[in-house]
Amino acid sequence: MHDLLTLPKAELHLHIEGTLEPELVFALARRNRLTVPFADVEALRTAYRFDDLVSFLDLYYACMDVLRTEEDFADLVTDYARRAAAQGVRHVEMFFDPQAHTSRGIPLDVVMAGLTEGIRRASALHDLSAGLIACFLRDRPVEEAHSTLDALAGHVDSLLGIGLDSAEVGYPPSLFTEVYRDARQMGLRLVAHAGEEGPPSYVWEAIDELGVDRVDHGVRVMEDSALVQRLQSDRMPLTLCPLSNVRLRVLPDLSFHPMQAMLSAGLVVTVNSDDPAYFGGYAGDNFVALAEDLPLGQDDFVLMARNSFDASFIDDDRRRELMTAVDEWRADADQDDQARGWASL
Ligand code: HPA
Ligand SMILES: [Zn+2]
Repeated sequence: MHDLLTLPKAELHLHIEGTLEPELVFALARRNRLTVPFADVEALRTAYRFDDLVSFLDLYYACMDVLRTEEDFADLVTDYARRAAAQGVRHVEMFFDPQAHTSRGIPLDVVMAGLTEGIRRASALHDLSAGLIACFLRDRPVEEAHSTLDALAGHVDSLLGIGLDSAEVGYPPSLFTEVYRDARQMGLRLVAHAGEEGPPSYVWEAIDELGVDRVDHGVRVMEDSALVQRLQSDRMPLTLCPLSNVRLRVLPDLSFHPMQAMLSAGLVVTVNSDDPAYFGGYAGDNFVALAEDLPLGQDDFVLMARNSFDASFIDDDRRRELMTAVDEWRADADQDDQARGWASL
């Protein structure tokens, strides 16, 4: 297999707060004169063992307390961009959680200014385009999502869209139907986490009641054949996160991942990292892990890379440029295969 880390790809399911590496937690804590309740970087990294989504979220929300200033948010983005660019990520649509910051007294203006400055710096340093998707925390009151959307209205030009994340089970998408209707009227694109730990019915709701453009995760959709048929005929993209599913024990190990069945069913699947600092790998690492543990071929990975640009919200010129980059990778890979063939004669 040609080097999957160099395969050009878009990352469409990435929580920027989930890119906070232990080293950066300690560096930002020092800068902001805060104490971290872990002895050192290694002790914090050792705590990255999770039983499920909620046990991860407890640590995820605790660690992000070190993010206080514009510069902190900008550093978070540039740190991620460096790692992502080194793994072939050429476009990223990053989630952030406004309520996780405003609820601890960080103004939305600070968060937005820091993230947009980080994106400006990252795109100057790397061949990387980027956009922002603001997620509502589904386990907080729906009223709060409405007031957060009102606050986001002042930043609508800096946003691609809205999403829905945090603890899933017990918080079905339909709770947020009005919020999504209002966001659509503001011209925002719509995505939502559904079918990570929650049942296929949550994916139906995300499509039929929220009207999403993509489903985030959806790893459980194969349990419902009518849903698979619907996703296939709508060409509804799924942003899958294989290493996340293993770390959060949605799957016992990667060999249980339904990627092959999804590809055979004609679903528009993409490969993403979710919270790479916590789940043991960035976007390219997720491609490599799939190649190691599942009988997928080079064509499958090229298709998943193309899907990532197809399913993205980028403009057509950039999309064409990135599709061409995939074609070039493919041509290099074919040449390598041919050279290997000659060498073995
Ligand atoms: O994987 C996730 N699922 C739901 N909410 C999240 N917030 C950060 N990561 C996640
Ligand atoms: Zn996620």
